[in-house]
Amino acid sequence: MLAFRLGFLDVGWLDLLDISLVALLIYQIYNLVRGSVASRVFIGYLLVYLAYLLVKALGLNLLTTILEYFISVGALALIIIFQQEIRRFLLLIGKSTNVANSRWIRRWLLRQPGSAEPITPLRPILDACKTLGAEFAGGLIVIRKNDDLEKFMHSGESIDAEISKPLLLAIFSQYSPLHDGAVIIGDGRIQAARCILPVSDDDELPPSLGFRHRAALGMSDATDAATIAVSEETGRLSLALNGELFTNLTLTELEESLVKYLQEPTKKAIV
Ligand SMILES: Nc1ncnc2c1ncn2[C@@H]1O[C@H](COP(=O)(O)OP(=O)(O)OP(=O)(O)O)[C@@H](O)[C@H]1O
Repeated sequence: MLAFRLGFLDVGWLDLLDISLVALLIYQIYNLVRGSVASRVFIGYLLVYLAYLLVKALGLNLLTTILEYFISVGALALIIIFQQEIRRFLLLIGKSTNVANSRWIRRWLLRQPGSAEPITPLRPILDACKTLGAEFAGGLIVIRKNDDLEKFMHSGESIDAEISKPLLLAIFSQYSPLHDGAVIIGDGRIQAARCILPVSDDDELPPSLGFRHRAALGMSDATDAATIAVSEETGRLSLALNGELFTNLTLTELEESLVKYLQEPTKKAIV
């Protein structure tokens, strides 16, 4: 079915749908790689592909063949370069279709009738962050939302303790053997400490933010958990959610963002 004619080109409704879907796909891929080194590779590859289409349309056969080879080898190279982004893309699809992540379905399937999912108390966490910031002690706290954090918990020491301010302060005390790495909190308990989180390679992060903040951002790229970073250098509070790092927050802002984020249903990761 013809939608309109563009010079000698007949554009049908299906072509319009096709073009819109490709544009959406390219936009989503760009969103996934935005800010990382891979985004430059992606733009470079896209430009080479456009050049290929152009030389092909102009009938420059030798150049077309060379670019064809380049693109087919490049596709393989892209899979290697974009490993992390492809993983994120698949996670994103998994997240938006994962019925097991639905809070009420999980409760319905996994829990005994009548038993409610434990709510994570935020007050002791916020109080601990306030003290860690004031004392320039530094801290990294992951609060689970829906995604399974088992893999990250295994990188550290399993704890399973009630959430309390003194315990969090003890963990992050410089004399504690558990102070390095992140604490993971889930299902209303401190579940693990000294955990290693994935580090973000976002090259738009200010150089003043080091690996603690990169780890918070990396964790929010990989999962839907909320991660608080308390800077040892400045005492400032930051929060990473859905691939975004909010820095220099007041305690009230931190609390409001956490409450809002943990209560709202998981949406598509904005990366
Ligand atoms: N991948 C990681 N996973 C878990 N914890 C990490 C990771 N990377 C760094 N950390 C923690 O962050 C601490 C500080 O790292 P770094 O000084 O590079 O961070 P920063 O962002 O500059 O934070 P600060 O402002 O506190 O110095 C490390 O000692 C370690 O405990």
